[in-house]
Amino acid sequence: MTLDLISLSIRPQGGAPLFAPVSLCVAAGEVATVMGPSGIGKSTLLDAIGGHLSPAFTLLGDVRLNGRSVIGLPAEARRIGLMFQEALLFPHLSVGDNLAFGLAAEVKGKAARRAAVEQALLRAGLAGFYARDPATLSGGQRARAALMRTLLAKPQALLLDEPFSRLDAGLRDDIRNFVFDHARQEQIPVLLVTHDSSDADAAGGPVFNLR
Ligand SMILES: Nc1ncnc2c1ncn2[C@@H]1O[C@H](COP(=O)(O)OP(=O)(O)OP(=O)(O)O)[C@@H](O)[C@H]1O
Repeated sequence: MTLDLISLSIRPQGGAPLFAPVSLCVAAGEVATVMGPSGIGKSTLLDAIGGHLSPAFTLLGDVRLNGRSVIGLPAEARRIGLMFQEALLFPHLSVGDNLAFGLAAEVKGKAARRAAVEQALLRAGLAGFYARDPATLSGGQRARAALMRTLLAKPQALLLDEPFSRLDAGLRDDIRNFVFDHARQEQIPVLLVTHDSSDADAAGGPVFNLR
């Protein structure tokens, strides 16, 4: 899987583009970093790639997944996973049901779906947590559960909007490695928005500065 941004920019209605065009190829399993000053349009760029751009903006350029343009596709058809600063889980569902919610529709049958979730919980270091209330998880456990829910949807690419910034230093390293390792294993291209150059160093992929 690959993610290509080709001369991508975003223009508010009647205004100048938010940033100079971005061209960036993210290879399978690679983590590319997007940095830039506050308000330049980093989150809006991720919205555009994921198919959630507000009608207040016009997208210029192209986004390709595995070489095919996804610009004309609705968000659901793009199959791009998103993770934000807050690792959100549905509070009214158990941890396991939260993961099951993410599970790709191709996994059929109650037993197979349950088994897929149990395996994901195991990979997240959350074996035995199926019935737990999300409110009882630590920040790190919640972040790992949220990542697994995203991965269970079998995304073609992963967009991360400062997902580590609320975590304290020790946990930040753990979760960051956890996310990057899983992206590598599953060969998913990742685009990471961050203000923190240590995230870019850990990512190891290309760095693009929006201007
Ligand atoms: N729905 C919207 N309608 C109009 N303008 C918007 C909308 N959403 C964001 N903006 C504006 O677009 C610009 C880019 O915002 P965005 O949140 O993408 O920046 P950012 O680089 O992610 O900032 P930060 O680093 O502070 O999170 C800002 O000037 C913002 O005020």
